[in-house]
Amino acid sequence: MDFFQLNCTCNYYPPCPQPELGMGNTQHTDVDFVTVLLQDDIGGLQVLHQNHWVDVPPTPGALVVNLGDILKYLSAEHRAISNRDGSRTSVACFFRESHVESSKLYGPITEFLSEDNPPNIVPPQ
Ligand SMILES: O=C(O)CCC(=O)C(=O)O
Ligand SMILES: [Fe+2]
Repeated sequence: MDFFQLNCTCNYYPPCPQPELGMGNTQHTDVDFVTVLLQDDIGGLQVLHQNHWVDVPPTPGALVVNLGDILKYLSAEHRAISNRDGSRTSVACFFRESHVESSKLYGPITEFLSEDNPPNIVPPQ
């Protein structure tokens, strides 16, 4: 049986005086089903379109949805380059296939719970 897993990665790109010589996040497709990407207001994400790198303009509050390799032929080659003027942060959430069920159960932090402050959700047992 296959499972879906959500992994989140935080990317930090320090300012770089010569971005063309820096690595950033090199050309790739995401090895997942779909990626949801939150960017800050500094540009750097680029998509390969007809053999040219096209800037994805950062839009405050917008999420970039990127199709991954599980949807063969639809996944987009992309990269992220550093910026000369300032640092950039992005958060990528990857929805991917997994053959093993996660043993991690998420729930409220028990130290913060009490009779007066019960959990709003009950984690699965
Ligand atoms: O930082 C970005 O805008 C892109 C990050 C990315 O492509 C990735 O983490 O797979
Ligand atoms: Fe990516």
